[in-house]
Amino acid sequence: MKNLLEIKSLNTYYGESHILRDVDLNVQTGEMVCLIGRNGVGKTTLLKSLIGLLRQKKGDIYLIGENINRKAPHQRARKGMAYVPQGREIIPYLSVEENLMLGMESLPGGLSKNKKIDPFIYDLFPILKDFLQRKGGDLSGGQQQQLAIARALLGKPKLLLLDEPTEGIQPNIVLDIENAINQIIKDTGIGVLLVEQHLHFVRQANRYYAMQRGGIVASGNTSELSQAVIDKFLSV
Ligand SMILES: Nc1ncnc2c1ncn2[C@@H]1O[C@H](COP(=O)(O)OP(=O)(O)OP(=O)(O)O)[C@@H](O)[C@H]1O
Repeated sequence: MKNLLEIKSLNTYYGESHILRDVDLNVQTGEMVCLIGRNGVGKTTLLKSLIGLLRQKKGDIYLIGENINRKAPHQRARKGMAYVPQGREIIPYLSVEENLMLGMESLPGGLSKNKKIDPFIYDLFPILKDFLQRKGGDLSGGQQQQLAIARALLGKPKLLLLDEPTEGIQPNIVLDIENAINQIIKDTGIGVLLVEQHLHFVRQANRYYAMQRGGIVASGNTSELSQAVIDKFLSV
């Protein structure tokens, strides 16, 4: 069976700074995989390399068996990769509805062929339906995160990349977000690669990879996540 995502020996630099070092990682269909590690180790750099905002110097990225090293971000999005960045990047002066529409750009035919928002996102995040006409910038941090995830899901991705979706968010919304991610995996069988510090959410994942100084230094099933690994790699 093909891996949904396969990363082989990935090396990424910022100028002269060598950030990612020989990263190997894979994600299967229907699986939630969590990337853990302290601040500044390179987790965001990995997600940006995957979506194509940064170019690796060495190594390979495969999406459903196809090498996507040379694909631009919009091409990776069309092939089924969606990225929810840290800080969410909601467009504050657009309405919730308009922000959601942007997610449909990566569907076949883009926005010109896709004008109707698929209501499944309101089952996942009911608040969005009530707030459709509000400005994105008027939502709370947690609501903006829900909007950002919903926007990504409207592109019908096969692989969802999430960068610290619960950072700075109140606990009840953290649970809503966890439940929604679990639900979407159950309903659609997509794969999720999650960067997360919140232990409760990390435990929802099937497997973890731990990063230190840009390299993967431990990995395994989250059911076997030891206190030593938690103490070492999560800043809780
Ligand atoms: N635009 C940039 N130019 C140069 N160096 C950068 C840039 N962005 C990040 N770095 C450096 O790359 C390293 C990895 O950063 P990265 O943001 O990937 O870490 P992270 O694990 O995601 O941390 P955090 O949890 O704080 O987001 C850090 O040492 C950081 O200082």
